[in-house]
Amino acid sequence: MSDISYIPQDNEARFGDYIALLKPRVMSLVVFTAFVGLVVAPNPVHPFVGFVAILFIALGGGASGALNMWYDADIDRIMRRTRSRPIPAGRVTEREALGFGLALSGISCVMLALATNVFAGLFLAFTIFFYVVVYTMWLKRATPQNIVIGGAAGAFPPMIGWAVATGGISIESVAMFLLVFLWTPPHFWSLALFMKADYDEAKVPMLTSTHGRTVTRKHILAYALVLAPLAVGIGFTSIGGPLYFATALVMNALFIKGAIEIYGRSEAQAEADKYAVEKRFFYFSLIYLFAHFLALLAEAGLSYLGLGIW
Ligand code: HEM
Ligand SMILES: CC(C)=CCC/C(C)=C/CC/C(C)=C/COP(=O)(O)OP(=O)(O)O
Repeated sequence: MSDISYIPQDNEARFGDYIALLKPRVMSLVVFTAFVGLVVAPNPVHPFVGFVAILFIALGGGASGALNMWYDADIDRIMRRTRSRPIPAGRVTEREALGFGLALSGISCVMLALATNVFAGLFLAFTIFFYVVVYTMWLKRATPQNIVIGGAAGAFPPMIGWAVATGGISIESVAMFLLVFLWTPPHFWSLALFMKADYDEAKVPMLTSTHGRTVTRKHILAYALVLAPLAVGIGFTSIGGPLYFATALVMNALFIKGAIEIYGRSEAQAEADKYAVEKRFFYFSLIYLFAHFLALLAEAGLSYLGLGIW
């Protein structure tokens, strides 16, 4: 008989450690963008099929997080931000994380293919491959363009959602991809501005470490300026509408304002307020992306009710 009063030791894996391997907070936004991609597509899927599809996309996304943590365990051990993750903290072994990530990847891709269509299953497999092999194993340690190219992995989920519903790709799904793709560099580099020391110590060639903070600030502004017309322009596609357009206008005005502020700051100013402006911009980047996809969802809801205007 098992002893129900058994208390795990500090270095033993608990259920929560396996959840942590799935990077649940980051994946929540990934899954939300996939959900919106699925809902705004022209061919509505049965709600149960939609639910199952999102479940397996979430599982696949989480699996890629576990494989990322398996491969990056050496870096995670060095960086302050990641030191207490299950592997560096010694609560899950690298082998366990690898097995867990591979098993969940296989299950999620096969089940998505069976529950929806083969293209969507293959697309999920390709996205996991891109994040784990192309970004994590190759680009992350090789070039300061790591997150620009690797960011494609995080931008594919809305296309996977669209593929679940339609079995294919369209201008609209590519537009949603580009929205996340161009958003990723300002999102990540703003974090890298105040986490620079971590990446320096781990010898990861993030732009802040290879080219310094001033160059990184310029890059954030450049991407914000390129992102804005694309983000606003989506308002005129079949998935857009006035509500989305207004949201995009406000959000992009604020995003560019924040990027200009970041661009104009000297290191002395940033040190003085402990990178408060950069931190605020990073958190705002999350609201920015969420707001765009929420507005797309609202437009789909209005169209469904016959209230769509454009
Ligand atoms: C290559 C692309 C990306 C890189 C390098 C990156 C990097 C990061 C890093 C290092 C963090 C801090 C995470 C932590 O402390 O646990 C973070 C936070 C976050 N990222 Fe990204 N990110 C990328 C793409 C994305 C995408 C595509 C999404 C969603 C669509 C996303 C959503 C989030 C969210 C929601 C958080 C906040 C998590 C929290 O509350 O701590 N990221 N990102
Ligand atoms: C559906 C599916 C497979 C989705 C994949 C989604 C994906 C690629 C998200 C990227 C987000 C992310 C946490 C990047 C972190 O970079 P990092 O790994 O360098 O960050 P870290 O230092 O926190 O580990």
